[in-house]
Amino acid sequence: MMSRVLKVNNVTKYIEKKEIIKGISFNIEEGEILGFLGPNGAGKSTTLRMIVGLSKPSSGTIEICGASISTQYIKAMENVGCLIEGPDLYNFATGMKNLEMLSAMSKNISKEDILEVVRLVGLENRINDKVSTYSMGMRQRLGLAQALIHKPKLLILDEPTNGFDPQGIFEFREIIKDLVRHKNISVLISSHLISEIQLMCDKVSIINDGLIIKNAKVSDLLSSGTIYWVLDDPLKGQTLLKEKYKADLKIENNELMGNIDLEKIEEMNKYLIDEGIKLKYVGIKSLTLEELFLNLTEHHHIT
Ligand SMILES: Nc1ncnc2c1ncn2[C@@H]1O[C@H](COP(=O)(O)OP(=O)(O)OP(=O)(O)O)[C@@H](O)[C@H]1O
Repeated sequence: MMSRVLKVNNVTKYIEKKEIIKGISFNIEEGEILGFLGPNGAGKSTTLRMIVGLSKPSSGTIEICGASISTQYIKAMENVGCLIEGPDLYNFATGMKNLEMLSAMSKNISKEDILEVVRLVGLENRINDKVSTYSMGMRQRLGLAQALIHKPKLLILDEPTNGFDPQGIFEFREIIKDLVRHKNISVLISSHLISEIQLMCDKVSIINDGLIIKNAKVSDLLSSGTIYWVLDDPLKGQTLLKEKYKADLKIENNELMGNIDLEKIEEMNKYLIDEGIKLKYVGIKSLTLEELFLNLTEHHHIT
């Protein structure tokens, strides 16, 4: 059975009497990567800061591997590694020295543990160079090594590739996927980059204006779509499908189209043919995560 690594239950946060987080809930199971997606100011950082114990929820509960962050703080935090607001690094020391200083502050971290995280983040060749000579991507990977050094079950990343070039983004993504695959780590990653979430995450929680407007599997979100029919008689097709399936389809450029449950397509095609319509072409255009996100947030701005 998969165990639950993170449980966020009905959490709110007031800052100066203003409700910034308005009762949000989501979970992460072992081995999952959850994307936390939302526009600037939606409340992502505020939420992540509460999960890693940098600020307290006004109400609601947060559990990490079954330990409540309010009543079992130390136990909960033992299982979390995070990279929030850029890593804390000593520029004039080497990467290795930075990791050694950090490990000296906690017990039970061996030289082998340090070498392993260095390998995991791919810094073997540069670890004995001064941090001041590192690129942005390398600094971030060293920060990741710091976050991993005490072998957490849950890794929390706040906009980790902000300002990276495409190569850097690609490398960072591969490192995270490897961690999940080989080290059984679960990840919560916040981003306003939809492509990032689409390429990396199993699940997504979309936050807008302090509310979660969608918790879903990325694959499920992407399986809804628009269908196009090219028929000899689109008007008749429209009427038939409306009568039988209550499908709300429109005609554009002589094509019949609309959003339908894609599982119904085969049945609808057969019905059209049975009713004597000539079916010339059927196409599906899947929605991208970006289109879905815009649809969802647009809808919520109108309230
Ligand atoms: N200390 C604070 N005092 C007052 N308002 C705050 C404070 N911290 C955050 N906020 C407000 O809370 C809201 C959510 O901010 P938050 O930083 O969590 O958003 P975000 O989703 O992380 O956005 P971004 O991608 O821009 O970082 C914003 O409207 C912000 O102005």
